[in-house]
Amino acid sequence: MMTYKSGLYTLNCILWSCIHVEPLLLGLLFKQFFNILKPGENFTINLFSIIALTSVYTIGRMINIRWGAMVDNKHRFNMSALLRRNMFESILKKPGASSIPCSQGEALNCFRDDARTIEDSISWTLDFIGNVVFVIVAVTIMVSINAKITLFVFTPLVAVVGIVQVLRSKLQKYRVASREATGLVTGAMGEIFSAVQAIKVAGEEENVVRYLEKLNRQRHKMMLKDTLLTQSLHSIFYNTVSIGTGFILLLAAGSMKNGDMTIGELSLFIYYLNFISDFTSFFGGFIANNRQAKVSFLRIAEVMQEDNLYNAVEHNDLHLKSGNKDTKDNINISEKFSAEDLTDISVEGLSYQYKTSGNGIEDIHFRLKKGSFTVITGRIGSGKSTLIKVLLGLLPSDGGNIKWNGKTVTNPAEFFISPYCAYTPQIPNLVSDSIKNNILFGLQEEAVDINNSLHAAVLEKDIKELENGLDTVIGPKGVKLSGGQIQRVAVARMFARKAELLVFDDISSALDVETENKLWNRLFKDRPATCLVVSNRRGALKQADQIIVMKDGRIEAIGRLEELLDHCDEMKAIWG
Ligand SMILES: Nc1ncnc2c1ncn2[C@@H]1O[C@H](COP(=O)(O)OP(=O)(O)OP(=O)(O)O)[C@@H](O)[C@H]1O
Repeated sequence: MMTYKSGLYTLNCILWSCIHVEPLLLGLLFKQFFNILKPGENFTINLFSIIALTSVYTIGRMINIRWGAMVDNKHRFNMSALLRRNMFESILKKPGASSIPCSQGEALNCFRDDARTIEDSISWTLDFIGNVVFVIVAVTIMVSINAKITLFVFTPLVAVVGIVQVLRSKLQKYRVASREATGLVTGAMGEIFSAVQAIKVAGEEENVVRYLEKLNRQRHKMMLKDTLLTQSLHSIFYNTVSIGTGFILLLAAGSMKNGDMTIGELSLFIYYLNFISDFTSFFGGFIANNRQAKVSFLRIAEVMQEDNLYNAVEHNDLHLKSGNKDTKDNINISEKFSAEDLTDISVEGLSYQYKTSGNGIEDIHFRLKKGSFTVITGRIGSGKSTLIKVLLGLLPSDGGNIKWNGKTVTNPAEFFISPYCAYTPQIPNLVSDSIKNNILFGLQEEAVDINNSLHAAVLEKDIKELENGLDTVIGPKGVKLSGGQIQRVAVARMFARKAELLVFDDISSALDVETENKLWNRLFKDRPATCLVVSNRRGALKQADQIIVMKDGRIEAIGRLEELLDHCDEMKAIWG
C-alpha cells in the first residue's frame, strides 16, 4: 500500500518527518536561552536573536503542520478508498446470487472499520519514520551531554515492547471477537429494518427486541474487553514512561549539583524527554495497531472471498478527478450489435449444486428460438429460480454449456446483460428515487420510450393516479408502492432495456390474475423479444410456445400445454 500513490506518500513522509524532527531545533534554542539567561542580567543581542529565531520557528511549524494535515488527509483517504474500491469490485465481480459471504451489516463494518484500521497503520508509518529520526538525533545529542542518564531513557521503551509482545495474541483475539459481535448486531438490525411488517404482523416485537438486546449484551462484553485491554496498554505505556522520566530527573539533579550539567542542558533533556516519552507510547500503539490491521486484512479477504491478500491492495485508479469521463455514466442502448441479434439459445447439460443444501439443478437441456415464449414451471423448490440464476451467471455453473446463436457464452454474468438480456428477479431491487429514475436506472431518457415501457408493464393507470406521476419518490426498496406496483416498475425497467431476451422470475406472486393476464397478453401481442418466464399461472402457461416442467432439479418434460396435460403427471398436478 505504501507504493500506491508513492508521490503523495513521499511528500507526506517529508512533511511529517520535518514536523517530528523540528523540535530538535527548539530544544537546542532552549538550551542556549537558559544557558545565557542569568538572574540580574540585561537582554543581550544573543537573547533577542534566540527569541526571533523561536518566533520564526513557531510560524514555520504552524505552516508545516497545516500542509502536513492537508496532505495526510488526502493520503489517508486514498489508502482506505483503494481498499474499499477493491472490495467493492471483488463483490460486484462475484456471481450476483452469492456476492457476500456475511450479513450486510458485517460487510458494512468491514468497509468502515477495517479499512480505517489499515489506513491508520499506513499513516502511522510516517510518524514512525519521523519519530525514529528524532530519537536518533536527540539521543546522539543527549549522549554527548550525559551518556548515563540517556541510557535510562530507553528503559521504558524496552518495557513497552515486552508488554505488547506478551499481550499480542490476546489483543488479536479480543479484536476479532469485538468485530464479530458488532457485525452480528448491525446484521440483525439490517434484517429487522427490512422485515418490520412481518414482525408486526406476527406480533413478535418483544421477542425481536429481546434478541437484539442479547446480541448487544454480547457486543458490550466483547467491546469492553477489547477497549479495556487497549486502554490499559495505553495507560501502562504512559505510566512506564512517567516512572522512567522521574528517575532521569533524579539523576539529572545529582549531576547538576556536581556541576556536570548546566541549566540549559537540563532544559534540553526535559524538552526532548517529552517527545521520547510520546514516541515510546506511540511505538506501543503502533505495534498494537499493526496486529489489529492484520485481523482487518483477513476480514477484508473474507468479504472479498479471495485467498490472495494482494488483491485487496491492487493498484487501481480511483477516478477522483472531476471531469474524468472514462467511467460509464450513461449506458447507451443504441450501441446494439446487430450481428449478435438473437436467433437461437441452447442450453446443454447445465448443472449447479448449492454447497449448503446439496440441492440445485442437474443436466438441463433446452432451446429457445427467436421470438418464442417459454415458461418454466414446477412445484416449490423444483429448481426454477436456480435454473434462471445459473443461466444468467448469477450463480456459477458446475457444468454444461450455453450457446447464443451457436457460439458458446464463456462468461454468462458478463454476457447476459442489456442489450442481450434483461431480467426481473422474484424480489425486485428498487432504490429510493423517483419511479422514472428507477425505470431508466442509468439509461439516457431520450433513448427510452418510457410510455411504451409503462404500458407494457401495465403501469400506466397507477402512474396517473400518483400525485407526482413518474416523479414520485418511492422510498427505500419502493416502500411507498404496493407489492404489485414494485413488481411492475421492475418489469418496466426491464422493458426499457429493449433486450433480445427477457427473463421473468415468477412475477406472479405480487400480481392479481387479471393484471398478470393483461401483462402476458400485451407482451404476447407485441412480441418485442424472446421471453423466458418462470410461472405456474394458467395465463402464462396458455400462451407458451413451450413449457419446461421442472421436478427435483431436473427437467421432467418439455412441450406445449396440451401435450403435457395429456401425458405429464407433474404438469397435470401443477395445472390442478
Ligand atoms: N441459497 C440456497 N442455498 C441452499 N439451497 C438452496 C438455496 N436456494 C435454493 N436452494 C435449494 O435449491 C432447490 C431449488 O430451489 P429454487 O429456489 O430454485 O426452487 P424454485 O422452484 O424456484 O422454488 P420457488 O417456486 O419457491 O421459487 C430447493 O431445494 C432449495 O431448497
